[in-house]
Amino acid sequence: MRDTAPREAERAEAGPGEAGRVVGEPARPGPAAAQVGPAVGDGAGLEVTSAVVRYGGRRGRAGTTAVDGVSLSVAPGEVVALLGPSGCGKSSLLRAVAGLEPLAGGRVVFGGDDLAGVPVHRRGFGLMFQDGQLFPHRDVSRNVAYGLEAAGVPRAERAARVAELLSDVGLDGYGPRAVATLSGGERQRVALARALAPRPRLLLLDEPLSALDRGLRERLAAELREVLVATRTTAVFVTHDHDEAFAVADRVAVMDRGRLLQVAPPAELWGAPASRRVAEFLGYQAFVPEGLAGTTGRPGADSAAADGPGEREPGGSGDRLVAVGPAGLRVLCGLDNPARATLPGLRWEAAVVATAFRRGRVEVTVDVDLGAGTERLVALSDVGPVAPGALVTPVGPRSGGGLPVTGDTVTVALDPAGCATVPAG
Ligand SMILES: Nc1ncnc2c1ncn2[C@@H]1O[C@H](COP(=O)(O)OP(=O)(O)OP(=O)(O)O)[C@@H](O)[C@H]1O
Repeated sequence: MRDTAPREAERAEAGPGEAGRVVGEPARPGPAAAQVGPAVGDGAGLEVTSAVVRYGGRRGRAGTTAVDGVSLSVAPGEVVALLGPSGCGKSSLLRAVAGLEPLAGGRVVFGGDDLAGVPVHRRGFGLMFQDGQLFPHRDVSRNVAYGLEAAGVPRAERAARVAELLSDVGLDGYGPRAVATLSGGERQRVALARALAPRPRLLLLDEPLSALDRGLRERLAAELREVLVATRTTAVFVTHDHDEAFAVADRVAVMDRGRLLQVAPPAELWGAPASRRVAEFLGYQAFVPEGLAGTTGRPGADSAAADGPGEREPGGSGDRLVAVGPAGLRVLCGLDNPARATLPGLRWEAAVVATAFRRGRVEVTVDVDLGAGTERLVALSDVGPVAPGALVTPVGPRSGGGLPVTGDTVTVALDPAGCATVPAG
């Protein structure tokens, strides 16, 4: 996708004018925040039905089915993230919606119109890519104005719209700057302003932030959402980063191997992943049979660690798993630790591999067998608040409390607040 993107972006952005839409027409009604659910069947927004995208497969070769029967609705003003591991078909689906890839099956409908046979530049969609794809010979203003020029918008109106967009993306006064003088984040903001300028009826974003460093990505993700909501833009956003998907989207569509596994608002997806695969992809780090985890009763019961390995009581349904999130495993240090009394369920003995102070909390990497063999997991330490200097001379629990150190054996327990349950299998 990236190799051909400049040409594709140009074609797509030239589109709105050719499609006959008047730049400067009023924004579509309805705030994004109020339109979380899909408007299925009412003819508005985007409707993808049973989409199939295939590559190759000529001369007796099987080829690749990149998108395998995906159905997805995006309501007007809604932002949907396509989230999934590399190669799961996110870009292929986006390209099919844009018209850059032919469908081998299914339909793409926008505003009630089937887009079969409608070329990229007549769909009225905007595209934005990973590396911005700015025109190097144009300054910032003329980059943003590109689609407006192509649509024949008068100069004064163009200038007003460009100024408005630069302000929207936090680049007031950047108009005369040469693009070569911009930072990576500034380039992406210009690319966003350019994509939004013709008021596309749908904005398609393919990993727009992934070329940026982590801190900048987090900031720009929040800003991107603000701009999309403020401009009431309907958007589909491709990413492999769940934090980014959660920060930007009203709903997140999780893809794997060409199929859609789950579509839900971020909090719902995080709280109730539909399957182990979805949970794994969201960052849940381990899975324990619900009966074995015992998190549903016996608060404060010190069983496994006290009784030793192999004494756990399997039981309960066995058909659901407790998915242990990044904050779902806790180290219990010190007898006066309040978590010891309040966390329900079993305790396990764990060998400390490393301790790190990260984002204001202590993360302890441990080797532990929660029932599926020894796994290397991250547990949060209850010791705190910790002054950064305390890490210089950490004190292990064997010497009477404090931070665990490499080689310690510690007790860990599940924190239900950081866990979810998923169907087994
Ligand atoms: N032009 C192509 N020709 C042949 N196979 C392709 C082509 N484009 C993509 N594929 C294959 O289709 C599958 C899906 O690719 P796609 O780029 O849609 O995935 P993705 O989820 O966007 O991945 P990434 O996050 O790495 O960009 C992959 O197996 C990929 O190798």
